[in-house]
Amino acid sequence: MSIRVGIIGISGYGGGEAMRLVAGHPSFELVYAAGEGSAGSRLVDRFPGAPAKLADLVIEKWDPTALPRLDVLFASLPTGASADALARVPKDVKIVDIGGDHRWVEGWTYGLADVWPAQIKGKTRVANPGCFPAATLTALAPLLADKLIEPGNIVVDVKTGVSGAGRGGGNSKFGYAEVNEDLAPYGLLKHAHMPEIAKTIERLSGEGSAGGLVFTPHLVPMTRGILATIYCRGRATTEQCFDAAKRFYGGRAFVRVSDKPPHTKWATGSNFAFVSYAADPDRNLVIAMGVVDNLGKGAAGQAVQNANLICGLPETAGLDGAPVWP
Ligand SMILES: NC(=O)C1=CN([C@@H]2O[C@H](COP(=O)(O)OP(=O)(O)OC[C@H]3O[C@@H](n4cnc5c(N)ncnc54)[C@H](OP(=O)(O)O)[C@@H]3O)[C@@H](O)[C@H]2O)C=CC1
Ligand SMILES: CC(=O)N[C@@H](CCC(=O)OP(=O)(O)O)C(=O)O
Repeated sequence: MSIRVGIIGISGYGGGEAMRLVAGHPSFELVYAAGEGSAGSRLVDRFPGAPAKLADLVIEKWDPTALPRLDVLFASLPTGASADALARVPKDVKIVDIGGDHRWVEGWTYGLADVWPAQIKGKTRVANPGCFPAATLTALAPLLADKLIEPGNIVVDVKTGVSGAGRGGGNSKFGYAEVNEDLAPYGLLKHAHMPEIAKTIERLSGEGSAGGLVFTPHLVPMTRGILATIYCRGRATTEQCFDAAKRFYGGRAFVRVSDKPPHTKWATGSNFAFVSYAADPDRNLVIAMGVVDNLGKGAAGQAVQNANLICGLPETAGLDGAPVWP
């Protein structure tokens, strides 16, 4: 029996990627697509390559009181735009919120799917992690679990592709002429992802405060991909870090522990995360690296993984496609 799925914000980058994954999913059937400005268009009008079975589905004006019968709803709206409306969705519809309104919010489970799948199974309200936290926390989790690094002394330097800003990011600073051949930091000291990264570091370490967290994103001229290079304090060896990661992610489908520093291209179009480590105990230094596709593990890929978990499906259902390379 198919699981009836809806996607709100389907015309955007996160929603469009969710559509692609849902279209190829063995148990999901997309029956509802919604948005704001795109309402009234068919999917094929927004996505000329939309699969034939979905091409004529018309995007509706998002209205939580006028939903068809649904089992799962993916919300991919700008952060700030979903909290009120999602509160009005009937309780029996399971929700995965790709936006930032419900991360570490009461009544919602923080959906860090590769790290704590058991906490997600059976839930009905899941907040997908942000794209930067997806890369950062996946790399840090094994080190924190084994207490190989100090939770209060972590510096995160991340690079992101421009699609992280969304299709509707639309202002000139994301135009081709502005980003091509350019590299710039932004959001220094106050990026919106800092609280969820800090909170999760504290949960994973089980002690202390992540108060010394430094987090700086950089916009780079590529379409997709995130690389987090994370500087930590700890006396672990490189081998201990790899051992911790291989144990932590043993048997997990989507995290690859790489002996080489990871490339963003390795993950493109997939739900994979790649993690790697280098450490010098004499210098009290551990470097952790994490790579994800911001629209894959950073958004729609992890959202489908979370939906699989809450629907009792195999975690990999609909997510076993290889990355696009080169
Ligand atoms: N891009 C990324 O890499 C990631 C994004 N996210 C988060 O996912 C969410 C979506 O991001 P992204 O896809 O990039 O953004 P886009 O700008 O590409 O898309 C935004 C979508 O939201 C819809 N929308 C906007 N306002 C409303 C409204 N009031 N009611 C209904 N629909 C509305 C738009 O619909 P329409 O066109 O019909 O107006 C559009 O489909 C954001 O919260 C973002 O922060 C999370 C992780 C990664
Ligand atoms: C390049 C770029 O602008 N990236 C976005 C990533 C946003 C994201 O992941 O979304 P949430 O709002 O769901 O947390 C940013 O830095 O805000």
